[in-house]
Amino acid sequence: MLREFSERIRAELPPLQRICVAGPGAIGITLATRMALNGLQVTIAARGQSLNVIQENGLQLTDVYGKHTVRVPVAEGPDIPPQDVVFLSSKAQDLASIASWTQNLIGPDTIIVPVINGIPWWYFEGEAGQYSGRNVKSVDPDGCLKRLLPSAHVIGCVAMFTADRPAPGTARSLNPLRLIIGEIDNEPRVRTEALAKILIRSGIETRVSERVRDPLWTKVIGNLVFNPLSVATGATLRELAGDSSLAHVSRQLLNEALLVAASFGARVEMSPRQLLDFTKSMGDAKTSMLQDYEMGRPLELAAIVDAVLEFADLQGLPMPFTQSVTTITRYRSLTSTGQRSG
Ligand SMILES: NC(=O)C1=CN([C@@H]2O[C@H](COP(=O)(O)OP(=O)(O)OC[C@H]3O[C@@H](n4cnc5c(N)ncnc54)[C@H](OP(=O)(O)O)[C@@H]3O)[C@@H](O)[C@H]2O)C=CC1
Ligand SMILES: CC(C)(CO)C(=O)C(=O)O
Repeated sequence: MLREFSERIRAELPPLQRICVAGPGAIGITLATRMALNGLQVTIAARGQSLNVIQENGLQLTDVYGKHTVRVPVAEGPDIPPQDVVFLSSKAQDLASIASWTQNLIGPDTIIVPVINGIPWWYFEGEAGQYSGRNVKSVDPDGCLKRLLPSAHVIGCVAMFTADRPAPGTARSLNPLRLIIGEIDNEPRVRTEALAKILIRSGIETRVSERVRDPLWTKVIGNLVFNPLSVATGATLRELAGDSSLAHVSRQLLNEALLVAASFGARVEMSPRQLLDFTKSMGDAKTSMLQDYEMGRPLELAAIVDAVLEFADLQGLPMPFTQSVTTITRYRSLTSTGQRSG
């Protein structure tokens, strides 16, 4: 099925002009604003207050290039017609509710790009091996994401920058904007190059990976090591990788995660030293999980940690440090949101 789709795409590559960004949070606003500034027809799929604010004031972004305001159409997801590209930029745990209204947006050639941290629902799609076609139970327990977001349309994506959303419709992103994209069956396709081109022209450094699961594991490992620990400690990225006592804990988590990634054949693209240095270089930014914690929102633990624990279990690998830090993190989150008394 993937091959047929690829051949059709090669024969008649549609210009990637109509872009929908579903979920105008920190990452969604950043990408949408950059693409709108590049003259693409960007439509935002939003809800509630975000929808009203964006309708009224447009999108506001402060990034490495300066301050920008753009006016873009915004609507509730089900009211938006089919698109060439749909970026999904919610938290992993909200993806099922977004996917439930994406059917109108997806035409025969639509590209779906999840810009979402963690192990994705499509991980075992388009890959041979003993787990081929398996559901990732922690993120897609009933297979509904696989049904609603067909893998032939999906391009894998890894976001290598930070952003926050101080108010609805407004984002700040002060590191260089970097994305890595790649076909989930590792087959080169023209559509991926076309997507990279529009992103690069929009000021987003984009690399096409021939093995997108490699950078994906690199990012998942970074998130697994630093995000829960940031909630447990309140520390920034610089502190998590730079403070010697926290860096010691980070290393234990890193060693556990590296073994699991290796057992799935991943070539992690940074050494432990490079990962710690890269994280330190992001400065006093808060992880997205710490931002969620401080705002009393649910944490993205299922995709970032539970899925890796699920994978570790498949290979019989223990992850005791990861389990302990996650237990503390989950406890803090549940007590702070009143779901468990302290
Ligand atoms: N922020 C960061 O620095 C980084 C984040 N990431 C990852 O990128 C992804 C997005 O993160 P981020 O932008 O920070 O997330 P945010 O929480 O800032 O934004 C999530 C967006 O999804 C929207 N949303 C959620 N559920 C629905 C729904 N049912 N219908 C419509 N919209 C919905 C939210 O709506 P509403 O506007 O109503 O809140 C919000 O606009 C996450 O996986 C994150 O881990 C990756 C790299 C860095
Ligand atoms: C900033 C970074 C890279 C930290 O792990 C991230 O992805 C996040 O905050 O979710």
